[in-house]
Amino acid sequence: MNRTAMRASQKDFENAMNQVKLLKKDPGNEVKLKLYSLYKQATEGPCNMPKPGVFDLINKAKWDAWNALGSLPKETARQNYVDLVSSLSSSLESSSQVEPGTDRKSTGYETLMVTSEDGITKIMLNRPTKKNALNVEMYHEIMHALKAASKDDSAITVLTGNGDYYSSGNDLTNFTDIPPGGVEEKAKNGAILLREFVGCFIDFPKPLIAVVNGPAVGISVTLLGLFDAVYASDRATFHTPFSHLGQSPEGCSSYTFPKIMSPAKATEMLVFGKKLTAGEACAQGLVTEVFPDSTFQKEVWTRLKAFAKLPPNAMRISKEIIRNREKEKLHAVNAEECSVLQGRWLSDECMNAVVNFLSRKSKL
Ligand SMILES: CCCCCCCCCCC/C=C/C(=O)SCCNC(=O)CCNC(=O)[C@H](O)C(C)(C)COP(=O)(O)OP(=O)(O)OC[C@H]1O[C@@H](n2cnc3c(N)ncnc32)[C@H](O)[C@@H]1OP(=O)(O)O
Repeated sequence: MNRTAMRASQKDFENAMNQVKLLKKDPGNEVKLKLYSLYKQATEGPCNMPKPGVFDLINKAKWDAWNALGSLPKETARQNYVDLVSSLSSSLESSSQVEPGTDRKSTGYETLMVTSEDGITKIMLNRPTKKNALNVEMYHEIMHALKAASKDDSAITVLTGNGDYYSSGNDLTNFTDIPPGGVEEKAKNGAILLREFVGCFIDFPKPLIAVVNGPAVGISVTLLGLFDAVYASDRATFHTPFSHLGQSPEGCSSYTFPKIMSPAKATEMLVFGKKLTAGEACAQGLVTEVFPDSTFQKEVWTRLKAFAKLPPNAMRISKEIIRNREKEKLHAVNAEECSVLQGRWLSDECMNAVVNFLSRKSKL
């Protein structure tokens, strides 16, 4: 259908806005700026904001994109927005047709390396230059990889990191690209994504092992309470600087950590951001066993290969009996944590902490 000959209705426009939220793949900053500028032009007309300062990089880029549309009529901007979303949806659909559903191979991932051999599916976080920080694409890809692993013929699944870090937690640049609906919409979508993401770990049916190759921060630590075993290099450290970031615990840690390590020890980590060595985390029960870094990979993979030879159905059923009676509770905790975090993301405490990190004023 040739849409340029048509006029997009308000309904088309609203549908397109909803479609944008459902895009599975990040369309990239250039396209997002285009979408932003067309949305603003379609709803408010020509750019009416004061020009941001040169150091306000994100708002300046948005202002430039909107201002560049000059006096483009609102109706044309609305039509262009609808056309852009439509082309975006079809190009992303056709790329997913190349590698459909759960058959996606390792090479289909941007942020992960996924391999399956010796009865083990290995999901390796693969943004080593960013310390394996989890950007929005990585959240989606991990969910995809977990769903595929739950159905493949491997006996166990392993999560690990590439490079010197296991993971530095949530990528703090996730906070920077604000959608047309503003920070409230961003926080709402973040909470939906987080709930679905953590839900995949709660529901994962096979033995899930963390091979913690180096320091772990934030959500990469909290999730460990949902793993079936956690093996760590003695180089690894564990910390959750939620209060420093004006945030609150997630990954069901507000429930699992007090049970695993006592309420007071959980408070030291989750409220005061105390960093644990691998040995300390093992003594607290968060880590199953610690290995010297020099022999870590060899020892752990030898052990995992032996585990993976055990009868898979027996392992799955035993996991079920250990974990299932907690599942409902964990989903409820997850929902509550996400709703509290949604509020925290809108707080000055959180926004200031993120700005400080991004402007290189602080590390955690
Ligand atoms: C409303 C928005 C919702 C969005 C979606 C929400 C999804 C759910 C969110 C769940 C909540 C999760 C919470 C957490 O995980 S809290 C923990 C967050 N992590 C941190 O605070 C760590 C921040 N990083 C650091 O403090 C240091 O980088 C670190 C100590 C980890 C390493 O220091 P080092 O000096 O060794 O290395 P660099 O700092 O030079 O790092 C190298 C490059 O990597 C970038 N980097 C590292 N970690 C992060 C990160 N977490 N986010 C973004 N970028 C990160 C760092 O900037 C360097 O980049 P450049 O080379 O480009 O400078």
